[in-house]
Amino acid sequence: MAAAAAAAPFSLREVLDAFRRCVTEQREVLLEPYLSGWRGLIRFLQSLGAVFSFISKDAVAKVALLEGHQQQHGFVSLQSLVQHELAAGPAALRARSDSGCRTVLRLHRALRWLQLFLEGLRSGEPRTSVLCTDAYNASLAQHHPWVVRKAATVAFCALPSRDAFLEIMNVGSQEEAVAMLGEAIPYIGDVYSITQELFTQHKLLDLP
Ligand SMILES: CCCCCCCCCCCCC/C=C/[C@@H](O)[C@H](COP(=O)(O)O)NC(=O)CCCCCCCCCCCCCCC
Repeated sequence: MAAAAAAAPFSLREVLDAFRRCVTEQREVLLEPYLSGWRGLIRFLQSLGAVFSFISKDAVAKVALLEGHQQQHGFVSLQSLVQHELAAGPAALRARSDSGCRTVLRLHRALRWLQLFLEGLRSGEPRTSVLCTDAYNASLAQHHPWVVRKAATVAFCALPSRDAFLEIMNVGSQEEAVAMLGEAIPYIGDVYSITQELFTQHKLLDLP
């Protein structure tokens, strides 16, 4: 029985559900479900094939760095991580290449990509590569050098079609998958806007 449970097929529902569990009543973003959501997204990305491994490798490294910080300092929320790192002073924070803040910022920008991409999938546009490129250009692309933008755009051409995509999400019928997206997107948007506000408030949106 345990083996059957362990082999339960991967569903994107639980992954996106993690982002719902992130936001507390005090509008804090909890790190544990945040990182758990990212781990699930990375697994999904890895299942799409080796063309995307340069992207998943970067995401894996960033999640691992944040897990390390979380374990070392016992941070519960994004807010406590930011407070802790800011205490050393803004200049010290900017000088670090391994800070939690600059790493969260990268994932935060990628979360905007995810929000836009999922909205596109939900809208019914069949060409996922177009959806993905549009979402990317409106979010992450402006922070990436030419060579990364080029590699990303080439990889997007290998994306499965919308129908196949909705299927591998493993949420049920197409209608169920679209309904699930409709439920999940606002939670992702919530995590995004709280983080955006936090980083704006502390002038961290351009951390190198
Ligand atoms: C479904 C297709 C997935 C396409 C993913 C779209 C995002 C494209 C990102 C391209 C990043 C290329 C890799 C390199 C990144 C870094 O240079 C760059 C800067 O980092 P640095 O300042 O430390 O140097 N890193 C980043 O901007 C962080 C990128 C993190 C990308 C995570 C993407 C996870 C995607 C999860 C897909 C799940 C799809 C589910 C949809 C139903």
